[in-house]
Amino acid sequence: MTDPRDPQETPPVVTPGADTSGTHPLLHAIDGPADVRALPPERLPGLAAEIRDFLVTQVSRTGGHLGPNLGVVELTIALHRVFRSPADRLLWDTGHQAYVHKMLTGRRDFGRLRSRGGLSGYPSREESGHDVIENSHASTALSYADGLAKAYRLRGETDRSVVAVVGDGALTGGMAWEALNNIALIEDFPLVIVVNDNGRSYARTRGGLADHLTALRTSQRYERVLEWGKEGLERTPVVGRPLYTALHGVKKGLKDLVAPQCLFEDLGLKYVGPVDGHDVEAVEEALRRAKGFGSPVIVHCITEKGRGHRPAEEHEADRFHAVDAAAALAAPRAESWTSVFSEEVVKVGAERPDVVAITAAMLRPVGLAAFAEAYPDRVFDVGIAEQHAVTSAAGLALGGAHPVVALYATFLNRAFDQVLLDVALHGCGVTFVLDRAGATGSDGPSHNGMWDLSLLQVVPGLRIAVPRDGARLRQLLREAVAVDDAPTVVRFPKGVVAADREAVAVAHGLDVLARPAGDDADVLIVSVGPMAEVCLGAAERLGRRGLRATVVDPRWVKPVPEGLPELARRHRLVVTVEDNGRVGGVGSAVAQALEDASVHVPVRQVGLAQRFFAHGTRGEVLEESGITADDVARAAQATWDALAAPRPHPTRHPTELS
Ligand SMILES: Cc1ncc(C[n+]2csc(CCOP(=O)(O)OP(=O)(O)O)c2C)c(N)n1
Ligand SMILES: CC(=O)[C@@H](O)[C@H](O)COP(=O)(O)O
Ligand SMILES: [Mg+2]
Repeated sequence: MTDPRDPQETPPVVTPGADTSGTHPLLHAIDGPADVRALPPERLPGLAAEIRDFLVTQVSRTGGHLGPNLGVVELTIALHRVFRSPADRLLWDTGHQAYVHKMLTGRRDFGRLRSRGGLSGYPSREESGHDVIENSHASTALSYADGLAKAYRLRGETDRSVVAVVGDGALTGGMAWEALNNIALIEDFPLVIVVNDNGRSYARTRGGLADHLTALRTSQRYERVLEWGKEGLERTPVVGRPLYTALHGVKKGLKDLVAPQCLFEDLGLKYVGPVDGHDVEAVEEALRRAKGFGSPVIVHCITEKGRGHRPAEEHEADRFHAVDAAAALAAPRAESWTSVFSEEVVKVGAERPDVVAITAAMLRPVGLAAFAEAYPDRVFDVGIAEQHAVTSAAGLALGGAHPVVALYATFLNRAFDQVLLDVALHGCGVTFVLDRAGATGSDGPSHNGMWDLSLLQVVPGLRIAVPRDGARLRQLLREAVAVDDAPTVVRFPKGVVAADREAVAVAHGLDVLARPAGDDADVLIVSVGPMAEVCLGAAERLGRRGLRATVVDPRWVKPVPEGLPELARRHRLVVTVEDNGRVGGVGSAVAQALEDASVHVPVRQVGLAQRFFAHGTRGEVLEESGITADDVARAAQATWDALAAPRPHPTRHPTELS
């Protein structure tokens, strides 16, 4: 991808969207950053108000990250007035707070936000040359910034800046500190790190760093002197006001006198702030000062998540971090996979005082809030620090506890080495509960939990359970926490939990969900977890075509149940169906298990195509990969027909050129 040098080379993709020019005239006059820079300062509060109104109206309808974006309205306006994107590169850590950036770079069509064909909920290079990072995993922006700065410096392009906006939550991720350690070595490149400090991830950000930021933000002595400065200077005729304005913009002069020593400066990084992140003039002043340094600098902006929308401001749990679409809110709240886990883990906690829980800054989203309420001393929120979470869990296990590490499946990716060599190598009894496993959809490619069933196949001793419904989730969670000499995994998808589906029999240790009449059968369908209904539908379709199909659910998919090869031996074709990438998933493991047992029955593996999926619904992503009853039946039939077709006897050796 060419790296744009001049805004004109990258004309903004203007997606006008619904015509709200009547209610948002200033916003509708913005087709790109040049228009933001052209606005007189006195119009900026009006623009900010229109942006907030637009956000609340649009995102309340579509769902999305309302709170984080309400918190960066003034900050984003100031960024686009001081820096010249895309020549200056603006990086958004995690990217969930980039809606305002999108609005100011010509994208106002939020009508289908996070839906197929609509705007992504994260930066997207396909949408705009103003966007860079598409990965929604936190704590990466500073490493990108380090690399971009080095590349531009090597090319002699030191007349451009790299700006990374990173939240206080993302700063609790280890990668951020690995990057800062390196950025501190850069001396001659304008790299501006904007710390968007709203004191929250979902809930309040925890840990020593969060406390340090709070100390910088709220040092009483600093604030008192500031007040004195403001009152005193405003009473001073002529010079008072301009002097206060200068001091107000970048409170550094006062801060140095009274605020605690700054951690960032100890690292060798310049520090500007703390700055009121909702005062465009103050932020602009701080950014211009930072840009002028020509070397790495931190601009510490104090913002408020959910700012300007009272329901969000008053929402103590997470300040409307992510809101559901209006339609979803209107629907009766059915039981979710997460709520089933939340209830059951509390019961387990009552029976097992050794069970503790770990979250990576997502206590409520992963369903641990009830456990925390019941057993406040047995829950650890480590911040957005999955690698630390996993190895800390190993320590807890070695210390006699049984940790339950609850994460979204996709976020376990970054802690693979810790699972392999800190947990499994030491035979630690740690249970990983992976929510949002499989296709999630609306959060785009980096949020699909489509890698765990492949990555974890290679971990010796680790066991994986995939429940098909709520009843099995309760059972399998208990079976998992009962294992104290190896890691266990229980994974389930996003959304409403599947209705309980009882087995009609048990054969060779596997739940039989359906079997043909009589003793003979043609196709064995191995259903992984919530694929049960898809597989039962496929079996029914095959039956109508004269193919007799058995549907089984192994419950535990790693190791492959010993009885499965024997069951396969009694069929002519095996079809595996999983909500995970096809490469190296359960299907591969089943094929290997049959080979190892010398059961030579062909295996057709159905799973998510091994690619990155654009945002859409979970159903759309599954359908794109043929994970529907019709498609599974069609795949089984095609393989069956191919197997039945006579192979023409080759008249010449196959390697002979035709
Ligand atoms: C590696 C990783 N873990 C967890 C998440 C889930 N997540 C998304 S945003 C968020 C909180 C981010 O807090 P912060 O960086 O302070 O940004 P804010 O929402 O406050 O603007 C979390 C935990 C993620 N995106 N990436
Ligand atoms: C940005 C991020 O990682 C989270 O906010 C995520 O978008 C939440 O996903 P759910 O809405 O599925 O809880
Ligand atoms: Mg935050």
